[in-house]
Amino acid sequence: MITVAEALEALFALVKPVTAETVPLRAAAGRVLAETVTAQRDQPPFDGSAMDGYALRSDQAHPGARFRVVGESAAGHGYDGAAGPGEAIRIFTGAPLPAGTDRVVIQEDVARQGDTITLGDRLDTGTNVRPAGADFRRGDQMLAPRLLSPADLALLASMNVPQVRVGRRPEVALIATGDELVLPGESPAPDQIIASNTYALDALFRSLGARTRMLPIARDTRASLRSAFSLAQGADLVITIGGASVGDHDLVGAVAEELGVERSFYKVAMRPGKPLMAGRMSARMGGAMMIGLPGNPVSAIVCGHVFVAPVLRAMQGLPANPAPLYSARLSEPLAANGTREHYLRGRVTPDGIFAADRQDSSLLSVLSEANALILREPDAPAAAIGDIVRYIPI
Ligand SMILES: Nc1nc2c(c(=O)[nH]1)N[C@H]1C(S)=C(S)[C@@H](COP(=O)(O)OP(=O)(O)OC[C@H]3O[C@@H](n4cnc5c(N)ncnc54)[C@H](O)[C@@H]3O)O[C@H]1N2
Ligand code: MOO
Repeated sequence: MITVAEALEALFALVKPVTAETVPLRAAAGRVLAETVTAQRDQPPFDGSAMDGYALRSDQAHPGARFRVVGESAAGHGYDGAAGPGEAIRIFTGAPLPAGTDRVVIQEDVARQGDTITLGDRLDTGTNVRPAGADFRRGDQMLAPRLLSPADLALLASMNVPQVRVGRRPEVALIATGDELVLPGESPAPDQIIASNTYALDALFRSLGARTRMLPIARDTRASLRSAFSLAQGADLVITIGGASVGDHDLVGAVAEELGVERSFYKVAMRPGKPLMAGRMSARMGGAMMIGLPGNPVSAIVCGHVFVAPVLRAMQGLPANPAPLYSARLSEPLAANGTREHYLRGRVTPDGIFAADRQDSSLLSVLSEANALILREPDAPAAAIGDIVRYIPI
């Protein structure tokens, strides 16, 4: 069995980055910037006021000083003239600072009578001026690749960039396998259960920028699996769920091989998720990358976070990195780990992190309560309250 790190390296070696496409800014949220963007302007484009008040010369701004108000500068309506000695300009937040002024005294610190203002006794010390280019300057860059956050979209808009080049959404085909499975809403026979894993994986992959295709459930026959694989044609990534282990009805590996999947690895030293497999489909079958996830719901979903999420990021052009790890202090002790890397379902709270009591890989109710996968290295010794552990937020 290979380690999780080795499996990730092998997966990254199978990744073919998607091509780029141009999309309007609103469609770029959560996508990966494919081409560096250069600002064509300064922001703000002028020295501007940060407050509502009066613009004047700072060397004249003494407590009790008087000024004549000779004009107004509002956002979108600057003052064309210049302020002379003893003159002030009424100004509002976001308005350009008029020539001849370098400070804004807020209106709370001013008494006004007609066109005359008198500064108060206790003036604030700042200029209340936002210098031109304080946010960004013409020529500043947003570097690709970059996962575009909501704030990034505002920054790009502010740069006057209406559309960007981003990685195409990877197309992911999801194939649930098993004679025991029916879809939610159907009437299961006494020996059947509801196919659930695909719903978590579908949501997870779409949240990572993918487009998903949920294919009909494949039955535990070679013919049914073959037909499912053929429906997956055109996808960038084919994900099977279940049928990956060693039982007589676990046919995914055999059928994949028959269809020309070149296997990269099978089985990873981790818990849950051991019977993971990966490879690439033959050119005849579309050449997609294939990942076979174990059927146990928690195993499939954990592998989605640990393996498929980094793969989808890399496909879209981000660096090939494992899922980011965070640290927290244990609020409950942990037993020593076995020989496989363990991803314990747990909860991180303001008081620390703890693992759920029950860790069987079939328990979706436990996973649903979890917000973290606590990472335990192979053979990690028991850990006490207060020890720091690493986790993947989920
Ligand atoms: N003799 C051995 N038996 C098993 C081993 C082993 O090493 N030796 N490994 C165990 C581990 S670990 C796992 S994980 C499972 C994985 O097996 P498969 O990938 O073949 O999965 P299935 O047998 O098809 O299903 C396992 C379990 O999950 C349920 N399932 C499957 N698909 C779905 C779905 N889409 N939604 C909800 N539930 C699903 C299925 O009904 C089974 O209960 O093998 C162990 N066995
Ligand atoms: O390791 Mo299997 O993947 O649940 O329990």
